[in-house]
Amino acid sequence: MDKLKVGICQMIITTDKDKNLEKAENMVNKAVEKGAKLVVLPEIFNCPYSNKYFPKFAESYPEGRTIKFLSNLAKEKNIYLIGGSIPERDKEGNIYNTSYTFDNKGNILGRHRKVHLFDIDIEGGISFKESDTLSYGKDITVFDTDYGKMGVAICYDIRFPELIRLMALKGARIIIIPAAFNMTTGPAHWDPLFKVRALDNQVYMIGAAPARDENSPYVSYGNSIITDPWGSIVNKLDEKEGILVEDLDLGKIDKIRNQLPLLKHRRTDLYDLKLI
Ligand SMILES: O=C(O)CCC(=O)C(=O)O
Repeated sequence: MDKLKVGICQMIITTDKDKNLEKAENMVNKAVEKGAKLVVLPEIFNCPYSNKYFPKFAESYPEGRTIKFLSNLAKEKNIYLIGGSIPERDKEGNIYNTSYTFDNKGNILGRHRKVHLFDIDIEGGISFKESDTLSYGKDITVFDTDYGKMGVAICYDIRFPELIRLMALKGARIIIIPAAFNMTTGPAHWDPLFKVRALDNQVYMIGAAPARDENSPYVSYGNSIITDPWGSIVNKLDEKEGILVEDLDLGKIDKIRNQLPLLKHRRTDLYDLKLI
């Protein structure tokens, strides 16, 4: 299948889980009405992005309410659903920033626990320390779909070229990043990161962000985006709530890889990248 219509739901996130799930459902429905076959929600879409809320909102697999909600929605709408991410608690009580992906029967295809935690302190700008409440994921997430292999990483993960390259080497042709950049790093780094990761791995990159809410403790940059294997922006949103639906031309991946064989030209006799 050479074409895939994808939908990104850039939603406002509140302190009310019911409202967040209702909003996600409405926006997924609208994306599906526009023909989307794969729909993506933002990072931490059921909970405010704050260490104060992660433990309160955390859910466990398989009984977690949001996890069941996402599975049912994927099945009912007959879509691939990348469920943004949610605070997830394991049996030992550790909490992760986790993205669940479902196929069109509601089965789990992938579970990505954010690998790189966002612990930063920028003078005059943003400070955040996810590791105050969250634990580190340990896996690279790539899975099969009817449209070829895809991978999921979360927000700060995009800054680590080795991770995204390993996903591409594992065969991912579309890499989906539920994310919530902020007003310090978003204007400076968001577009260039999506462009360069797409062009150096010759993949489609999809970034799904929350809409901007100036009253939130963490103000999201928004600007959900799709970049193509040439490194061009296919389309993007502004900061407001909205849905982006676009056709991906999957034939473009091999076309560009054949004309400009970057992955083949790697000098693995000189250097190599391996999964530990
Ligand atoms: O890398 C950035 O600038 C933003 C990352 C972030 O907000 C996150 O990982 O949640």
